[in-house]
Amino acid sequence: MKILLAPSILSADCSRIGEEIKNVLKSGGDIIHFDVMDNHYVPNLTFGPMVLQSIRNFGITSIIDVHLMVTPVDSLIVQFSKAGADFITIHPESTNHLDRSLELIKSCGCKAGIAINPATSLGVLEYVIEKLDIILLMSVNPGFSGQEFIPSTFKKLLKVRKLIDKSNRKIFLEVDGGINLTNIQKVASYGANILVIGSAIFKSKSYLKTIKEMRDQLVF
Ligand SMILES: O=C(CO)[C@H](O)[C@H](O)COP(=O)(O)O
Repeated sequence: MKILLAPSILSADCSRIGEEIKNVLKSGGDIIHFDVMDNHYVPNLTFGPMVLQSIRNFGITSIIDVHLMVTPVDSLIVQFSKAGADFITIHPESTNHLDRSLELIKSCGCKAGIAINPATSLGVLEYVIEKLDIILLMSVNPGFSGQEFIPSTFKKLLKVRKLIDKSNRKIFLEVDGGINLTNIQKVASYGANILVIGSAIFKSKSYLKTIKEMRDQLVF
């Protein structure tokens, strides 16, 4: 599976979000990571479905990977799928009925993912892995860009890679938070195949140069 770079627009200049997305895709980003925060499940507030719809109307056709950090989550699954999401990932703590919420994502025609926080056990995967298209490992506590990568993620990453391989299913293994030029190679070598990157791209002088330097490190 090709390793996909997923620039997170949480770190972009929101006053010109459409242009930022066009630039980062032109510079080599593969898919767009769209962080939805509600100031309830996480202590920050970001984008709603209207913003996603505007991005689609602006002509962005790439995969949009929506990461819902909200509770309750079900009504927003429906709204974001209608607004143009391709992937929808939810946190197990954000729903009373995880299996039902995953089914809802699929019934909306989107790929379904679970996000695992740094202190969340992997046990939650056992009974739903058959329904998953994406497992997102949070390598920071969700809520903000620009945080340090939490090293215990590596141990978890190896465990999830094994679970996925054993399942014999095509499941993306996504890592989100604190990825930069100094650790990207290690994260990928531990089995991740979607790398979410916010500040290391959007705060750099040249998206093109940064993404190329990142991609050069992903040749195994
Ligand atoms: O979901 C997130 C935080 O909850 C962000 O996507 C993530 O932190 C990316 O930003 P950075 O690469 O700057 O850490």
